Amino acid sequence: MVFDWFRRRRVNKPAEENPPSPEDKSPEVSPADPVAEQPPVSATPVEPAGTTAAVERGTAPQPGAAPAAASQETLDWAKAAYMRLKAEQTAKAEAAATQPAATQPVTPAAAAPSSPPSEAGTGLLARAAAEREQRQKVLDAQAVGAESPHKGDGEEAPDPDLGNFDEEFTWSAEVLAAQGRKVEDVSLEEIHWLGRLRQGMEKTRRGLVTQLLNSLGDDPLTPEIVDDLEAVLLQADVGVEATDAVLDALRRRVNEEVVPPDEGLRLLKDQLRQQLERPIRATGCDLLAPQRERLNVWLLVGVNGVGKTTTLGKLANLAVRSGYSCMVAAADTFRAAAVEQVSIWAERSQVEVIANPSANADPAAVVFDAIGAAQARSVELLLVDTAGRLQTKHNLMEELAKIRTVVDRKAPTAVVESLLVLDASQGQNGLRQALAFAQAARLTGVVMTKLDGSAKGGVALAVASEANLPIRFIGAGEGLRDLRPFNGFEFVEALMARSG
Ligand SMILES: Nc1nc2c(ncn2[C@@H]2O[C@H](COP(=O)(O)OP(=O)(O)OP(=O)(O)O)[C@@H](O)[C@H]2O)c(=O)[nH]1
Repeated sequence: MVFDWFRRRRVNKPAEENPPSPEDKSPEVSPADPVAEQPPVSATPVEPAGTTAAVERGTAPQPGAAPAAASQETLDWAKAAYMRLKAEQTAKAEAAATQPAATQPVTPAAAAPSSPPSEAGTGLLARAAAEREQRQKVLDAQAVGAESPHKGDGEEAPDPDLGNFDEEFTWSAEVLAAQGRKVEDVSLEEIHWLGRLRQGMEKTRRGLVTQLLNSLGDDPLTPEIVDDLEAVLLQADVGVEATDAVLDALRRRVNEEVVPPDEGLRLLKDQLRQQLERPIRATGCDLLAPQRERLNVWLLVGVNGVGKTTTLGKLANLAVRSGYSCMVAAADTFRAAAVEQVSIWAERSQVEVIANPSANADPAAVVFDAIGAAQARSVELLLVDTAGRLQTKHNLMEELAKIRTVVDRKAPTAVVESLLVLDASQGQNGLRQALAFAQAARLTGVVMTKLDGSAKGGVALAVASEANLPIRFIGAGEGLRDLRPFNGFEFVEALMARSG
């Protein structure tokens, strides 16, 4: 068994589901996909006073419910999840303390200040956590060069800390609970990712949510309120088509029945999510993952500086951590330092790089060589870094088309993905890039980067609805682990969280 970070669940390697199994569906289709990095703990932690029956069963309250209105039941679920993670962290610290100094993690024992609902941790729970920790260390050691000499870009983030049982934790837990996740399936890394995503979306959210709540007010939805929402969504870079589609759906409901304000917000979120998920569902593959035991070639294309190389480094890390054999083609032969930069990223995940060091080498030739090497070594995922190019430069777009032709000829049976990397902070300009690249590069999907710190995260909706491209991954930070498969439910919740 290996945890597949692309599919967000444990899989039997090398068994491969192709076409994707129903479990690959996004939360709307299958809200109970486990995302846990670690296997569930078999022991039940000591329950806090007042824990509900739902928590005792380890089941989430009301899958699909929006987390905005945190019920007592949801709060209890969050407490139980916190307690379990706290027990794990304590067990991890204890296990580390008994190991030789050289292998001790940097994180100090029980570093997280906390106000847990109660003390937790049985002997069985501690043992299970210690075993899991050992397994994870082996995986991490294989996946990431712990002693990487290169610091700077993508420096490995320290292990996440549990921190307090605070608003950030409960929000993340609520988002997981709303997707039908079980208490024992929650992992600290996903709690942290959600926290980062929400923080990252803060700038986009700041104006949006306040304005939305002001517009929605305390009264039932009226046609006038729906009209007001138009300006709010357009300002958030949601785009004309997505805005129209969302508002049309709201108008239909308002005409049919009285829609209370909370219901109005829920409807709005549902509509936004549908816009994001429509192109994903159209592909028949809700989570993009390399297919095992065959060659997958993923081309990363886009304009200059959007984060192609960084994304490639993060994808290589996801691949290695998920048990895929991976290789990198350094086909950005234009920028002097590009090969070195991509090599540093690849080295962090101990992934081989195929490059041509001579100046102005033909990128298509590099890709040709890399495919040959990947085929010879039965590599499953070949990630191709390409030079940044403006969508308006015809000759450079031709060069992309040539690379694609080489891939098709040299690896006719490979599964090819052409992923456009888009910088979220470029807003509507990103949409123009998507439309221009879509044809020349035969795009199959989008990676949205720099969602942290961008005020224009709403552009994801414009890209999905107007370029009709599935968003496959989102990046919210420069660290090696700051990239995850896209999840429409989590994205919309982060976009519309009431406080940040
Ligand atoms: N904050 C933030 N920065 C990012 C993210 N992804 C990439 N970056 C930063 O964006 C900058 C450009 O990233 P690169 O990966 O070099 O971009 P590129 O598209 O390969 O650039 P060219 O090869 O010049 O076209 C770097 O400083 C990255 O650290 C992200 O998700 N968040």
